[in-house]
Amino acid sequence: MSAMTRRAATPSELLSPTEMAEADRLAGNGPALMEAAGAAVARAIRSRFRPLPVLVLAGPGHNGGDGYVAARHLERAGWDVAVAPLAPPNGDAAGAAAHWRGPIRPFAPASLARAGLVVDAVFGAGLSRPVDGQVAETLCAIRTPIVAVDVPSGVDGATGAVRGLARQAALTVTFFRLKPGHLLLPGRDLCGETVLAEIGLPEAVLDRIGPRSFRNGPGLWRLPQPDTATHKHSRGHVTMLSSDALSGAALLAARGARRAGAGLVTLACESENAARAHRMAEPGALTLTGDWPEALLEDGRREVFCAGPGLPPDATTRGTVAALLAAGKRLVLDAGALTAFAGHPDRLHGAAILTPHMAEFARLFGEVGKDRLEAARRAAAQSGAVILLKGSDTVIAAPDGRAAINDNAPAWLATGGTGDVLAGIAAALLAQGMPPFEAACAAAWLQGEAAQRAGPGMIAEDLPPQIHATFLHVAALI
Ligand SMILES: NC(=O)C1=CN([C@@H]2O[C@H](COP(=O)(O)OP(=O)(O)OC[C@H]3O[C@@H](n4cnc5c(N)ncnc54)[C@H](O)[C@@H]3O)[C@@H](O)[C@H]2O)[C@@H](O)CC1
Ligand SMILES: Nc1ncnc2c1ncn2[C@@H]1O[C@H](COP(=O)(O)OP(=O)(O)O)[C@@H](O)[C@H]1O
Ligand SMILES: [K+]
Repeated sequence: MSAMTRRAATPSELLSPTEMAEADRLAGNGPALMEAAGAAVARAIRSRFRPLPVLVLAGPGHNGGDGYVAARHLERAGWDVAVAPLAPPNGDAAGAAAHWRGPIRPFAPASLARAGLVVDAVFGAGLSRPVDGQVAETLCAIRTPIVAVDVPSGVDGATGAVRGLARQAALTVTFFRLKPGHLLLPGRDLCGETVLAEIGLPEAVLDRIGPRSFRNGPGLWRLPQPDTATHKHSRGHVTMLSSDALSGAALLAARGARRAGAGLVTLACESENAARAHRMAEPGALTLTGDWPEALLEDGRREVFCAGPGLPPDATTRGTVAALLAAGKRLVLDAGALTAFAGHPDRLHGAAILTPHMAEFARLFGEVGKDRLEAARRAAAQSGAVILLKGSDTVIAAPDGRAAINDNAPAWLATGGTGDVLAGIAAALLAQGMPPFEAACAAAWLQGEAAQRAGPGMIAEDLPPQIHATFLHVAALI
């Protein structure tokens, strides 16, 4: 786990490369920021590596400038350092380069021969086209650990996508605020350990920039707090639609909802047999059978519905969801309830939260493509619902343009049924009064945290029993 994932206090705003350049411009003291950035890189290296021959690969922009400063600080500490410039430095980088009096080597694979560590200060936020030619050839030839300045060269800071080529870093040192590309894949993996360094950039620039992207975590939302006046009805009632064919999915979602604090959870079943099975498996949940759609629509106390886990993507599901939407119910839609509307996300207007995985997203909105953040934002604007695009780097986007990236989900969450539990958690938080964006963000974070607690080899059933411990953990963090 990286240093940044352990630090709950990491600021949650994310800045795109363009916003970061704006922050730099607003701060207006480029050389001082570059000095602080380069010094932070050298400090991070010295605290993790014993002295080694270092080659700094320096690009022509500010990223390269940070590299020259880091080289000077390492050399002053007695390290054996050389710089390989790709091209003459421009802007503030020229000043930083002028202070470098140590060895200069050609920017070529041959210069790597003596190095025990490479500092990749070629391109950062200014990456403007795919990495190729001499840069690609030289990066490919590196056989030592790599420390990346800002991002590994070739990683797009806005999307985490690789443009041309990027090498795996052991350590990435970035400044002021993380960028989306530090959390989105494959960027997050390629960064290795990520250190966020303070460089004296005033926080006040954020008021001017108004960031709309965030790293998901307890600082972004507040969980509902029951108090002495609380009773089970006031804690929210979630109704979970269940199908006979795949009734386990609804049961998992119901368990997630109950553990996430819903006062009442009803499983609306197709048959009395399924209802009986549900009652055996989950004695604390209510069940309902028979002509349930009409009964549910008329019951004003049932505000929040979760539909999709285990439902077939057919006309019946389509009709039920449409009726619930027309009745003004607040809906969390997943799985079959999404696929039932393939190609018609406009018909889901009025839903609160949609929780598609990549394939479900593609059926509704078209392929996700390389920019998950932008794709989720576009889908939210198009459907009017909060989109929770699932994956190792789950993105949650609201129709108003806010978006959060979740990075606490361990890979062992990739097992059948965990998404059903997630939908149930989101519905429970919605039923307890959290707004849809906050409910979706909190659900994704709680699910990741619960999975970490459950550990490798967990199955979906193991998640709900961990949720109460995650609630306690959140309380301790804020
Ligand atoms: N607040 C900030 O924004 C700060 C930024 N700093 C550094 O400034 C960097 C951004 O600096 P710049 O905007 O100068 O951008 P970069 O230094 O990342 O790159 C820009 C230069 O690289 C060239 N280039 C981009 N992609 C290329 C490619 N594929 N092949 C060949 N040439 C390519 C461009 O033509 C330009 O000359 C950050 O990554 C960070 O390291 C620090 O100095 C401290 C403060
Ligand atoms: N590699 C991964 N790392 C972390 N989390 C993952 C990974 N793959 C999937 N997940 C998470 O696991 C859950 C799977 O949900 P989903 O695809 O809907 O499956 P199901 O329908 O079986 O519940 C989602 O919350 C998703 O974000
Ligand atoms: K870099």
